[in-house]
Amino acid sequence: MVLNPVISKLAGKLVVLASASPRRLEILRNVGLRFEVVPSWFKETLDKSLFKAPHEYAVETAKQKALEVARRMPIKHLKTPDIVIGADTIVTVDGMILEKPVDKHDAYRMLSSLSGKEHSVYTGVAIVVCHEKENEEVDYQLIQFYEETKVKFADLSEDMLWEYINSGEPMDKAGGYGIQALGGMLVEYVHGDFLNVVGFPLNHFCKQLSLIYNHCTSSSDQKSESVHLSLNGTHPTSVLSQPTPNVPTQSSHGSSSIPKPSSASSSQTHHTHCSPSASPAHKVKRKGSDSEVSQSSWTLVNSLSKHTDGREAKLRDSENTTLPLISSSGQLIEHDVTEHEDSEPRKEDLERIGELIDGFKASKALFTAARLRVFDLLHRMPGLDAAQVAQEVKASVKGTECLLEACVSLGLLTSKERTYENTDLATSLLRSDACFSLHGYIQHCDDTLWPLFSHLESAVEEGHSQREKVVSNKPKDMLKDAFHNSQEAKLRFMNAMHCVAKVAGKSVATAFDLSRYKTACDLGGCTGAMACEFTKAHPGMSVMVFDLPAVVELSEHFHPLHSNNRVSFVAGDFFQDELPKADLYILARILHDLTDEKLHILLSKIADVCKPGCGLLLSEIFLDEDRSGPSRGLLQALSMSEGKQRSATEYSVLLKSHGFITAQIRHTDNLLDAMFCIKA
Ligand SMILES: Cc1cn([C@@H]2O[C@H](COP(=O)(O)OP(=O)(O)OP(=O)(O)O)[C@@H](O)[C@H]2O)c(=O)[nH]c1=O
Repeated sequence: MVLNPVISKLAGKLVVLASASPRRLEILRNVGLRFEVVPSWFKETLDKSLFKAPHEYAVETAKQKALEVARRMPIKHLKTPDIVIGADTIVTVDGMILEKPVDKHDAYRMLSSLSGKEHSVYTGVAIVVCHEKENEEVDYQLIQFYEETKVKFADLSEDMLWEYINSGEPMDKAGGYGIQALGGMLVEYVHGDFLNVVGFPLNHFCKQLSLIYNHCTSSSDQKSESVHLSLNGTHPTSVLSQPTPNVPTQSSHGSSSIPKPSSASSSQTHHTHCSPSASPAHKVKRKGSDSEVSQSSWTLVNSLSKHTDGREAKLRDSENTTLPLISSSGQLIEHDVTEHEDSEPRKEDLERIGELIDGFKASKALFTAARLRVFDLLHRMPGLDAAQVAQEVKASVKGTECLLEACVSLGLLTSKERTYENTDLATSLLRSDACFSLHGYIQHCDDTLWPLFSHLESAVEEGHSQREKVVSNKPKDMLKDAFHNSQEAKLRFMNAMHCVAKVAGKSVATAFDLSRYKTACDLGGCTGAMACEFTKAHPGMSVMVFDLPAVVELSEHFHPLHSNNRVSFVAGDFFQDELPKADLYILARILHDLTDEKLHILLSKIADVCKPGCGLLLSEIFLDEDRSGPSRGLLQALSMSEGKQRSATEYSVLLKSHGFITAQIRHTDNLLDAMFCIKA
């Protein structure tokens, strides 16, 4: 890539954007960068008064966002990223820092303070470069910088202000405006990088990447500086877990290599060296991550780490002490990065493969114990031995004992003197009457998915699901499969959907501020469990569940579980019938089952009934942007009859073609992710 060779140098690396901002995602995606989105959980609550200048606050917040993800990924996602990018955008006017408004009145306060004035927009960016070493320690190199852009607003009348606020656009944007959309109409001039205002200073970012990956570029050209925060790894988390507002985030204002008359920028690099706070069960090593360039960069990082140990304390205490980051004369320390193809297998590789080979046995042991209601029994009568359990569940003593022992090894039961009890996990998720029971979903996996997966080889060869081999009739989709069978089968299928909605519902319902919406319609809302969570999370909201007549009829079986007078049911087919009027539409676990063609039919029907400002909340498993995970989503795709799993960006693009602009994306770490879009 001639335009920016450094982007292609990132190919094959696990690049992670630690941001839920759809704008950042789009800016980076548009230049061909391939990355995963893992939004940071860092709460933007640093004490602003501790910072000498506003941009220091933005840089520190960006740093904490990126570090939180860099630390979390090896533990929660079982993979260590190569690079994590964090960013934070703030608007400053009259000595105030404006972040995202909390409600309409806050948006009014912000926008009226910007009316007729020039203000600054700062985006702080942190790039955390991670290098996993043989001993599972990780070297962190931290590069942080910021960019300032000046923006002048026209005088805004009260009518303009309120019309803009009521469009919904200000709510998830720093300063309460989006220069890239309706907010552009409020702007008289922009001095500096436009994309910096939108949320990401692309040009400055590429320059910093060149510094990292083309280290032959003299550092003196870029006036980059480095500080070693910690090098010996004895107390790694204390270095990374605490915000460090007093660490200088800037030492040169306006780098000579980034000349911009009315914008300012600065950069700084930190190296940290630490081990993850918990050791992951296994790590997934990504192909192609040992490119020539990265090897030499890493050796350079290591050389700095090893040769500056003695200066650590001094550097941490002194605001002004700096080290040249990358010096072409830097002494390289060789380390062996060759793949040992023929050497003895590594312990963790054997463990990982063992887990995969045995995965089906573990699933079936869980399914069988759930089917025999072992978890219900041990909840009612804890401390039974194998013979007593066998008698209660009407099974052989020998078989029951094997099953109970297997469940102990899987962490589902505990055993003491050959008697058994549920673990907390079994009590909360596996009992059939638990509030967040997955029992119904487990039964569905055993009844429907297990047989489908036993035909996986033919499914892969033939390119379609083997549903017809599993069910006698030949229905078109899973819902209809269930409805061609007995009432009991229908209820079982609904129960499976009900379980997932109950477990994931709260995370989805609380993912976004939906306070402006009073009426919602949950399309394909099945038993109403998700709808119920929405009414609990949003006291002013009532939700209509729109589903097939047969579903609505049977949904009564579930009403006592969530009786709620703000949830109502409307029978209909969303492909055939008119959709109920609402100001928020919910699509949870619907779109992945649809082909692009059907998806467009449904989205255009929704778009037709939506007025500008109406919301659409989509909840699905979002694939990583490079489709490398999560396995939950990709394994599910193996048994899907139509439709496909998509990434958040793919959904965003599909929704945009129907006039829905993605406002926020949340990876919930529950069963379903969520995306909130607004009709333009
Ligand atoms: C001034 C301005 C800002 N923004 C958006 O404002 C959010 C700032 O908030 P943040 O805290 O930096 O990011 P976030 O959205 O909360 O995401 P995260 O990185 O996960 O914290 C970012 O989205 C930006 O695009 C625009 O889209 N257009 C504009 O003109």
